[in-house]
Order: sequence, then structure tokens, then C-alpha cells
Amino acid sequence: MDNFEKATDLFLAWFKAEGGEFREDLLEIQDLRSHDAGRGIIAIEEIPQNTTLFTIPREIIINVRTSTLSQKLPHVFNPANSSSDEDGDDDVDEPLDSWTSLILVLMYEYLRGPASKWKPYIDILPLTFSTPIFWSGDELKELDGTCLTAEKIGKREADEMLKRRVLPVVMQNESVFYEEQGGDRLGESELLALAHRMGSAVMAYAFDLEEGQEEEEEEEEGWVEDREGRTMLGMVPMADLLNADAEFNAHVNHGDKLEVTSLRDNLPIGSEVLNYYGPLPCSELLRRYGYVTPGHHRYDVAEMPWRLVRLALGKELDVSDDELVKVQEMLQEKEDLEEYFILERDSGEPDAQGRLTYEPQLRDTSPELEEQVKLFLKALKKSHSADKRKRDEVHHDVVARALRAKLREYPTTMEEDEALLLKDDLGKRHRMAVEVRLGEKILLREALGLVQRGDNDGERVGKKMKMKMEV
Ligand SMILES: C[S@@+](CC[C@H](N)C(=O)[O-])C[C@H]1O[C@@H](n2cnc3c(N)ncnc32)[C@H](O)[C@@H]1O
Repeated sequence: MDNFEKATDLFLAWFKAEGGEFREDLLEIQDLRSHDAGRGIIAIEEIPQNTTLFTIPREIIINVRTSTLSQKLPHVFNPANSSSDEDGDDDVDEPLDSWTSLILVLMYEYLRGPASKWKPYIDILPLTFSTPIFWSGDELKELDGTCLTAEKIGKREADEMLKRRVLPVVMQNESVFYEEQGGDRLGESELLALAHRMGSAVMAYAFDLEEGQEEEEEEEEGWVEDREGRTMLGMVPMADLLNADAEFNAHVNHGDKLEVTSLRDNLPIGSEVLNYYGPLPCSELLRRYGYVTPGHHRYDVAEMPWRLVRLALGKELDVSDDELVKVQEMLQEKEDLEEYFILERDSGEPDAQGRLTYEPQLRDTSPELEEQVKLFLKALKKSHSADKRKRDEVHHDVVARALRAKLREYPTTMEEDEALLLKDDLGKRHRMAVEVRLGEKILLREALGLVQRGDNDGERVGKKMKMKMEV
């Protein structure tokens, strides 16, 4: 038995000893590393619908309520004791948000070593992640042109936040964080690496916990909560051993205990029990979880920057960019102009059993993009005497031109990407980057087809996202 299996066995024994129930007659935790999927939970018997697969007592969830760290450092966690800067310029004294709090709690429990009640759980958290925040410069180049910009990946912001809000708490409270260890303290770079590891674990493993009445009362005593969502973040042992996909077959119910139940009429022997992380495009799945799956391509999105549309408009109308900038400044006085437009399909929703039965369709490019182009065309009408019919034609030509320009911004063509994906020796990160950029290009080509057919007025269903232009 290798260390991986030993760690799994110790974790399962710990889980049961702490009051967790796991249907070992139906399920097995298996090593799925050969599919790059870590551990997963597999059905070893046929499982009927609505079967309770496992339950997790709330006491074994790790968060600011269950860990003793928040009692030891109430001034760090308790907003009532904070003295925040009213201007909001300096957030160092502000209460920590739920994400940062959980990172600190995990670091604390990790540093306690065997003294931590959660050691067997922490021992099975990954040491490394495949999320782009850990990629090298060369690996990141493969994402050029995609939605996953350096800003979106957020390495610099994460470093700054961890250095400003997390590391000082550890360094100023060494007697608390290292109380179980006589030995060496971690240096700043080791602490930062640990904070990143725990931050990534929170991103890929933590659950938003829906609260019962009892716990809401506790909130009034000053527990840290997600102020926007009014949910508490926590690590939920065993529930977070479930891998996930766009089609899924299990659900986590948040009651007195957390309970995982099967959704399908029948879950055949050998099938993996799968959770659902949401209708995420592959780019977002990669950013948060470090993997992509074919099923999530239906939710792929592409971002069309206004910059490219404006250039296309200038070329189409033979207007200089200086003139367009003036029009933009004039329009910005009255209108909220957008800097990016999101292209996405109407993808429908999984049914009650986690199946996808709806064929995703791109119904339009982006109504907001259409509006903004028309706004510019109207504004330009005085100096460029285009009538309405002509304006519609120009609009289609401009969007088509911008879509082609966007497709050229990726360093490779679709054909090159398809050829790369056929290679057996393509590295894991490279492959995932190619999947992300190819998914975006397929969507852009669909949009181009739509515009070229003049079929861009379908009613739009589904989520929308706008990004306001800074004035
Ligand atoms: C909540 S954990 C699931 C348990 C994880 N497999 C483990 O061994 O700890 C989420 C992580 O599992 C992996 N994962 C989840 N679903 C996956 C899938 N369908 N294919 C590949 N990896 C997956 C990703 O690395 C993700 O960040």
C-alpha cells in the first residue's frame, strides 16, 4: 500500500470516528490519479435514487466556528473589535472576509500538526494545484487571447492580499500559530507558499454553507460571514472528495448534518459519484479548479473588447480612431459604455437528475454590443450620411470584422489547436490551455456564422454579464 492509499484509509477511519457516516457497502474512495483527477468516490453497487451516500456532522467542517483559532485571536476575526478606517483606504484593520479567514484557519490547523483534530483531512489536501495562478510565464503564454488574462488569474493581487492580510497575522501571533511546535518558524516565502496552497484549497474545495436558524443567532455574536451572500465558507470533509462535471448525479443537502444523496434513477456499478460546481465555462473551471472537461464547453464564453470593435468601425467607415475617440467621449457624457462584451450560448439547465438534455445555442452575438455599435453609428450619422438600412448592414460588417480580429488575437489557429489536441505527448497544462482557447474560438466562429447569415436577432435567454467602461 502506498502513502496515497494509506492517507485515504486514515482519512476514512478518522471520518467515521468523528461521526461521519459513509456507505462503504455502496461506495469506495478510489485513486483516480491515472485520469488526473486525484481521489474520487466510485459506486461499487448499483445505487437507487435518493439514497443517502454519506453524512457529515457540522462539527467536522473546518471553519472559523469550529477551529479554536478565532477564540485565540478574537480581535482578528471579530468585526465588533475592529477599528476600520472610515475612508476604506486601508483595509488592514478591517474584519477579514470569509475567504481570508478560512485561509488563516487552515494554516493554523496545518501548523498544529498532529495536535489538530483535522490532521487526517489536511493530509489528503493536495500539495500542488494545476490552477493558472501556479503556471510559469511560458505556460501562461498558451492562454494569450483568452478570457484568462493576468488580471483575471490574479497572481499579483493574491500575493499582495496574502502579504497584507494573512502573513502579518501569523507573524504577529507566532505563539498561537506555532504553539504545538517547539521548532523552527516558517520564513516569509514559505509562509506565502503555504498561504497560496491553502488559498487554492479554499478556492477548489470550500463550500458555501447554508445556515440554520441556530447559527444565524450566533452571527449576531460577531462570527465572520460572507457579507454579500450571507453564507459561511467551510471545508467539508468527504463532500469535497467528490469530483464534479457538467452532468452530475449527486447533491449535497445542507441540514443539521450535511447529507450527500444520489440523484439518478440508478447509479450503475463503477460510475463516479459527481457533484456540480455550476454552469462554468472551461476558462473559469480552469481558473478555480485547475481542470477542464468536454461537458463544460457548452458554457464557454468569449470576451469581445470594445477596442477591437472600435477599430473595425473605423476601418469599415474609413473614420480615424481619433474621431471615434471624440465620439466616444461625447457619448460617455450621457451613456454607460461598455469595455467588454460577453458572448455566450443559451445553454439551458441540468434537469433534476443532473442530466443535460438541452442543445446549447448561440442566439445572438451580444445585444449590448449591438446597441453600442448602433449608438456610434447614429452619432456618426451627421458626418457620414448613412440611412438606417445601411446602418444595419454596417453594423453586421463591423461585428464580423471585430470577430475576425478577435480570432487573430490568439497566437494559434483553430486548426493548429485541433492538431495539438491529437498529440499524445502534450503536457497537461498545455492541453488545458488549448482546450480553453479552442472553446472560445469555436464560439467566436459560431458568432461569425450568425452575423454573416444576418441571423443575429434571436431572443437571448440565460445569463448576461456586462463590464462597464471606466469614464
Ligand atoms: C473538491 S476537489 C475533489 C476531490 C479531489 N479529486 C481530490 O482528490 O482531493 C476538487 C478538485 O478535484 C479535481 N477535479 C474535480 N472534478 C474533476 C474532474 N471531473 N476531472 C478532473 N479533476 C477533477 C480538480 O483538481 C479540483 O480542483
